[in-house]
Amino acid sequence: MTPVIRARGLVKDYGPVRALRGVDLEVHPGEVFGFLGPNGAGKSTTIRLLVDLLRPTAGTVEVFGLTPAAGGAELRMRIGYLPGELAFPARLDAGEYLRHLAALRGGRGRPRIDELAQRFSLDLSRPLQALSKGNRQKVGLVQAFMHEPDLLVLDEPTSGLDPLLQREFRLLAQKSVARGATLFLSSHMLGEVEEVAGRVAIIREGRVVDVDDVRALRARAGQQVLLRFAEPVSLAEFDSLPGVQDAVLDPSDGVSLSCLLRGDPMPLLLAAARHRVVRWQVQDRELEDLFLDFYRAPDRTPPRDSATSGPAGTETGTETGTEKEAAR
Ligand SMILES: Nc1ncnc2c1ncn2[C@@H]1O[C@H](COP(=O)(O)OP(=O)(O)OP(=O)(O)O)[C@@H](O)[C@H]1O
Repeated sequence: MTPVIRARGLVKDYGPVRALRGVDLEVHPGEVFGFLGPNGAGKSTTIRLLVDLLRPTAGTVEVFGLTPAAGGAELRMRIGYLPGELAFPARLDAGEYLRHLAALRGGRGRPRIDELAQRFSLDLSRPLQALSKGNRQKVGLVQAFMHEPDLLVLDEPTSGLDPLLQREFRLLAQKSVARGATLFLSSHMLGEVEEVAGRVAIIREGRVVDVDDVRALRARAGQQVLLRFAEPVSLAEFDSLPGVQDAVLDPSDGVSLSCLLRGDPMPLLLAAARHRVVRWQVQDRELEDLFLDFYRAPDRTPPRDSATSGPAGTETGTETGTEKEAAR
């Protein structure tokens, strides 16, 4: 099956600034694909290449098997695009603007404007220039979704939306997937993508450093373990165990050990069981922590198979559950 999005070795320079350094991506039909990275990582640049607002310096990008330049207006019609920075024309109100866009699309989407505006509590009679950030975002979302495109490319879609409207966005995203659409959404907030995405790519300094199932990523983020023993123990018993990282023994008492556990909990459990354990606290790390691992020290992040048994994209939820139970 032709991927909906395929990028190979995408490079983009803005003058002397190399924004993308060889981005590879493949997004399949019907996926909700999260594109995560910190500010300046290259998310918006990649997205603008997908929708033909920019052309690559090197490498290739295809959407529905066509380069965005070759796909032209017909391809653009199949895409709903929410830019990261919304620029609206002066002197129009929200309704006039959306109806104008619908007219440019041959009338497609016009019947859905009112329904979507209602969903997002958007007052269509308000002048665009007078809209708050959140209301501007609603206009951006309505224009992206209204013509029921096959692909939605959304740059930070929930930016500026309150939790209730974020929920509306997720429901709309789910509805779009149910009718067969593919979603590509960028974010610097992992929690936001985790709610809707199946697979996630992490981009850092212009390169995709990881692509994985969201749940597998969560498993790889690992768990923070806190142990308290009845009598002093030695750090050497724990700090080189498989799956154990960053082990620290509180020097003031010699009985409180904290560490990061990734993967099989048994070596740590067995080592701990040689002593009398009086406290055993395990906390799932958030995807944010994994993200920070990439951001701060990419070499420290373990390869996939040290924490999950399956290849990328396989279901690891059960395994994680087992890990948690064993750890408890
Ligand atoms: N028009 C431009 N001219 C020069 N440099 C640019 C331009 N647009 C982006 N850049 C640079 O390219 C790099 C990638 O920027 P990009 O906007 O794609 O990142 P991003 O991941 O979308 O970040 P953010 O979350 O802050 O929007 C950054 O170093 C940025 O400063």
